Amino acid sequence: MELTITQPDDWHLHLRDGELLGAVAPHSAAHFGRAIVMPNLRPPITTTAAAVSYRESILKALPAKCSFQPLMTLYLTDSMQPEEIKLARKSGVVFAVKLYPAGATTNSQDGVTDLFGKCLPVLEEMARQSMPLLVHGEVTDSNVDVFDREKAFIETVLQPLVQRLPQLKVVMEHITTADAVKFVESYEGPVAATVTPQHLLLNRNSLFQGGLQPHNYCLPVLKRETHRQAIVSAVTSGSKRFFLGTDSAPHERRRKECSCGCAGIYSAPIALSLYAKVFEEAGALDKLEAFTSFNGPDFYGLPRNKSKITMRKSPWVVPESFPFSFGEIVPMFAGKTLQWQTFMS
Ligand SMILES: NC(=O)N[C@@H](CC(=O)O)C(=O)O
Ligand SMILES: [Zn+2]
Ligand SMILES: [Zn+2]
Repeated sequence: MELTITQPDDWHLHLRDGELLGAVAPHSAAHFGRAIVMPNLRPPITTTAAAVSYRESILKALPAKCSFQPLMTLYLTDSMQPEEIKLARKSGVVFAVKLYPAGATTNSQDGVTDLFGKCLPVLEEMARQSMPLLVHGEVTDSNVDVFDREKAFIETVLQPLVQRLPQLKVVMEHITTADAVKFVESYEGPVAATVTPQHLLLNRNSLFQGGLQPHNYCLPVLKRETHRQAIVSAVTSGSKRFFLGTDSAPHERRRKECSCGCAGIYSAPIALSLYAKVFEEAGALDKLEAFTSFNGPDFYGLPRNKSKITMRKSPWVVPESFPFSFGEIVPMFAGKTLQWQTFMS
């Protein structure tokens, strides 16, 4: 079986920096035309100037003659000024601003502590400039059960936010619950969501199957099966509000397999194969291309890619790990056999 589709983009990607950047960037560039690059480095990318220089490092890490385009983002902080949004828009290289509630996930310690108290002028400027706000949608209150944090975020932050700024474009990143699906589907304003391969294919049992599975640990954490099914139904329904965002988040093996392992799943090299599997199993391969290649650029107001890729059913084994100079990265589904392969046309 073979499928030719418009080249996909990845609307949520972690490329890291230094050696790790060199190890992972070619994997994304091999399949995707563009990617929204997350700004949660240490230190985080909080200014347009930093985004411009990070973009240069990414371009240097790509193979020769590669047309992959990194679309940069800024990391929202309590102290960001509306002026920065104007600079970002003018630069032509920054395409969104990312909200990490302080303490919610990897490298979020410099994130926002009080969105409505500190960030309204910036958010208003973003609405004016049509600059999307991307959200890691979880509350950080330790009294809220970790499996309920996305739902609580929708109720306490997202709903009030979209009511206050109905013009603001908002992308709920890496959605994990039926509650998020319902919020995105039912709200009439410019709200969309990215969906990862792990939240389409795995439920929370995968964290504990045969012992603790650190390579299935990411944030927001995997949820129960009913939530997974709701997300599969949403993306395979053909709704334009859901699009591909791998959240591919590499950490070197030693930082995953230890007493306090990092959150993040490395999926870039296998993501397209996994999305194809999900759509095939749902009998919805005809809806795959809109999810991978149309809905994202349409929401961001960018042109769709012109080039095509071909996906073919031909079994292959996911590598056990990807070595680099000072470590190795274990991908999602390491050592497993997958059916779909991607070829550039
Ligand atoms: N998803 C994750 O579990 N981790 C991401 C951060 C994020 O996207 O929340 C990372 O940067 O490692
Ligand atoms: Zn996140
Ligand atoms: Zn992420």
